[in-house]
Amino acid sequence: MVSQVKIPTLTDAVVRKRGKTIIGPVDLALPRDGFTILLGPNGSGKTTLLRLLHGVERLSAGQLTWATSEALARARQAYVFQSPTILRRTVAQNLAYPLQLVKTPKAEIAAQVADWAARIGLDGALERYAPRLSGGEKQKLALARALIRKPEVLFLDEPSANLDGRATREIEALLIATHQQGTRIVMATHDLGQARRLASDVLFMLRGRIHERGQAPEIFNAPETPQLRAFLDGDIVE
Ligand SMILES: Nc1ncnc2c1ncn2[C@@H]1O[C@H](COP(=O)(O)OP(=O)(O)OP(=O)(O)O)[C@@H](O)[C@H]1O
Repeated sequence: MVSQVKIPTLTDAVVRKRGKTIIGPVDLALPRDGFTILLGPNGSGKTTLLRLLHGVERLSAGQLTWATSEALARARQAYVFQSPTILRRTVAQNLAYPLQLVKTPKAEIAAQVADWAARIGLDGALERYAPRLSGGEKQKLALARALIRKPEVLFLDEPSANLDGRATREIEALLIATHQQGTRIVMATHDLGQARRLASDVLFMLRGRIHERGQAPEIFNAPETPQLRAFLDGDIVE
């Protein structure tokens, strides 16, 4: 059986907070595969849309429909925040934790921890106290922790904001490999260069709505709306 997409479909979806419309109305049915980039100015609703698709944001109106049970779908999703969530434990304990939650056998946990630590260049740092790592190391650790249970869908909110070039490159390499191995990725970024390097398709958000969407080459080479053209030119768009 072909596995179903573990992302809900949005129909006329609206999110309001304190009387203000933050999202919508939005209709969105993302295809099963791809590396979708959410682009848009600050406050355009990227984080809120990611949270909706992850099933952790309440709709004020409209519908959110899961192709499979929500519980099953959410168990196969992972979410990486802009500021990495790190446990006050060692690097090894951080990596082991998601596997312990699903009662993975100890030998398997040890093998996975060693493998993932090596992939993020922290194999020499397994016993270090994770909160003392550098910003780039923490973000890589947060990403590895999200990936260690092999999610079918990965949501990322600005995963390399505030990181230097080297850490950004390492994170992008990990994301490309993850996508090539079959994980569906949806990621918000401000960084146009990063969007060009990674996107298979783009949703351009403006004032809580999807203003323009398309495959990456068309979006970057032939944007249709003046707002997206201005955004790609580096102008301020509101
Ligand atoms: N709980 C809340 N109450 C009121 N307004 C909110 C709340 N959460 C978000 N907003 C507002 O909703 C708008 C969209 O926020 P959101 O974080 O989704 O945008 P974003 O595109 O991810 O922005 P950024 O790139 O700055 O993170 C912003 O104007 C924000 O101030």
